[in-house]
Amino acid sequence: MDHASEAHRTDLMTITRFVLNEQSKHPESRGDFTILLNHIVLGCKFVCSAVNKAGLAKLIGLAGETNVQGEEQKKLDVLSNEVFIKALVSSGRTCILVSEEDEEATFVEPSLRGKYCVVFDPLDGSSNIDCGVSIGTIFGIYMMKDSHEPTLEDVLQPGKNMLAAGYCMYGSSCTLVLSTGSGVNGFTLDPSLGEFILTHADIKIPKKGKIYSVNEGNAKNWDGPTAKYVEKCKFPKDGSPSKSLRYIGSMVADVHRTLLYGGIFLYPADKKSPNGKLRVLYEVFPMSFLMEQAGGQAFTGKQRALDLVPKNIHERSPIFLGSYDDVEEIKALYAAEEKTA
Ligand SMILES: O=P(O)(O)OC[C@H]1O[C@](O)(COP(=O)(O)O)[C@@H](O)[C@@H]1O
Repeated sequence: MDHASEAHRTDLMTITRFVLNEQSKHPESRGDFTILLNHIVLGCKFVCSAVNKAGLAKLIGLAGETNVQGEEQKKLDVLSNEVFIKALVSSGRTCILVSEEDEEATFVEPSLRGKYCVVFDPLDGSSNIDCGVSIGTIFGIYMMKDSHEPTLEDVLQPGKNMLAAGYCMYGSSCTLVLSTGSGVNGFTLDPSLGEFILTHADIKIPKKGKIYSVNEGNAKNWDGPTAKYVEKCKFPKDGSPSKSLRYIGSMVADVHRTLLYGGIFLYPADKKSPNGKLRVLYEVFPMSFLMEQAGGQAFTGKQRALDLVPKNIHERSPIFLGSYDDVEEIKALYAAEEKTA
């Protein structure tokens, strides 16, 4: 393919056109998939504009409520959640919604119901909202198991059953990264057009990275393999250079950097939180789906993350994800630990 047609093919490739092309791979969904994704994109544009003007629009600070995780909700958490619930219900393509901000799943009323289940964290990294550090929205899409009355079983599926996953990062630019099961692509919002334009086609994570990303403040409570792995990153014995530490404390931002630059992001279990902190359905699964689609891998300390079968909608799991070779190293340390156990 000559450069001219290549340039023609990617320039001004809007996410809508991209998804319509992808749609041709899902003829069975008769456009429903595109309509659903377009409503998610609309939600991201809305939240992006709210985040950008948060300081001006008095959207900084606490909402005065506490969510199911026991976290004090930020005003933007509540707003983003309402925006996505409204956008997803009004798409007429969803049946069950699971949000980080809502204790119970939302079952869409029959007249507005479709066959997709959407799990999402409307605003991840909310501890960074008030200081203007990058935050984001994370989402994953399942198809109902079959055409019965929707139940929680339709969302408590292993991550490998997801049809699509993505995140939208609200940072120096607004970037939406998406996979519909055939690779990973990144789109940047052009505020003058109000359109997401394809800027990162077919993202492939480097096989090995120079960065590790973890909250070292939890080090005293880490298990053996995690402590050994981080020690290896800092003081490699094989003569290779030590890795650099980068940790923003917003999973979307830390995973976005890992996807583009390579390396590893980990939120391990520790004595304080034996199941780690991050939630399986709307944090671990979507990011693991994207990592595998980009050639990386995601591991829980025990198994491939996408093989997990969650028992409840807010279940947590330790997670190690990123470049293939880096995750292989930590898998070897857990396997060695298991052998000696
Ligand atoms: O402050 P810690 O313990 O390092 O946790 C940071 C992690 O928690 C998160 O902020 C998730 O929590 P929220 O979704 O409640 O913001 C992730 O984005 C981030 O990776």
